[in-house]
Amino acid sequence: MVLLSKPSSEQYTYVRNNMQATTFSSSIPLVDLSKPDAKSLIVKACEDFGFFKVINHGIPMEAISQLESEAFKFFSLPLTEKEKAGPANPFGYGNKRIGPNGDVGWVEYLLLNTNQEHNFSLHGKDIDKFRCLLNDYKCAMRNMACEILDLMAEGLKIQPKNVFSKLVMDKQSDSAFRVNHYPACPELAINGENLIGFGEHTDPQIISLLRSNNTSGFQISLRDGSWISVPPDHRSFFINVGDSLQVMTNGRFKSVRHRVLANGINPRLSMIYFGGPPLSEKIAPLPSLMKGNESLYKEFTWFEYKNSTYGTRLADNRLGNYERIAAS
Ligand SMILES: C=C1C[C@]23C[C@H]1CC[C@H]2[C@@]12CCC[C@@](C)(C(=O)O1)[C@H]2[C@@H]3C(=O)O
Ligand SMILES: O=C(O)CCC(=O)C(=O)O
Ligand SMILES: [Fe+2]
Repeated sequence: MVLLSKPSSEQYTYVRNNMQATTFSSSIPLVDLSKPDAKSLIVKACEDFGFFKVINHGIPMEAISQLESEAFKFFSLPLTEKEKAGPANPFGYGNKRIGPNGDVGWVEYLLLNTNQEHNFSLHGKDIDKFRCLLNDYKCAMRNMACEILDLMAEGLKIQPKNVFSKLVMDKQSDSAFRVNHYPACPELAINGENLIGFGEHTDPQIISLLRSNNTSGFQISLRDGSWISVPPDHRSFFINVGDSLQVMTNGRFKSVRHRVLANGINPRLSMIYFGGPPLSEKIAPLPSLMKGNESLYKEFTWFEYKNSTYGTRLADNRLGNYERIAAS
């Protein structure tokens, strides 16, 4: 499959193999959404990792598989066809380049705004089916994001329980959806180095819901800066705490640094829903979580934060600019 230009070390980023990361971690928090202890497990996972895996999520495997197969069909189109849905500035089809500031990865993707019907200028029966499945899936993702956000509020014992979810439920919610395709990269299997598929970063929004096929490559960073590989599981969802939720909890929940390494044998296909607030929303710690403490962050709206993220590189610590340095 020749979709992307061949990797060469000048163009792409490589990371050295690291034994801890290459052995799959069994310590990823697991939350069964059908169990009563879900809310307390979620809070603990968001504090310790900013990340957890969800089972019994209620999204039928059939709906997921259908969308996945249409996505694979889309990515198997000739490049000239796919490019009709691009360039991704920021929404549309993108290939290799991520964001506007020089980041590249072994990836092609569709980045979509959830408030618009997908009017990529492509036509045909398959594309119409893809578009339709995307719209249904986005609705299912919004509902699941809100269910999880309600459990977070309940677990944190804050009222009303929709303090977080109302932002994503809002008609004006600025959420996004991305389908990433990482072609298998055989060159990488030969030299044993790890080619970066999607470079390390935190997601700026409130919460991200990730689902992928059974191909490995996704890694998260622990508090000590080490990387662990997340065993893929095509039946489950993986939840990331975003920067905005870190701020709303005044740092109690941590947004998780994550990245994807290209795979030498199998292509990876992932679909990510990024739940964001309305553009005009002030992102600030909830008073009920401050308990007399001061906010760790300067005030900003989602519009301001989102704009500033587009001036950064993928790996930058974007929240750093908004941290309030305690006067000593
Ligand atoms: C270098 C980039 C690329 C950004 C913006 C900026 C920093 C963070 C990246 C992401 C990461 C999470 C999804 C996304 C859609 C988002 O909101 O922030 C990405 C966006 C893009 O791929 O366009
Ligand atoms: O493709 C993946 O598995 C993760 C990509 C990612 O982190 C992102 O698109 O924000
Ligand atoms: Fe991400």
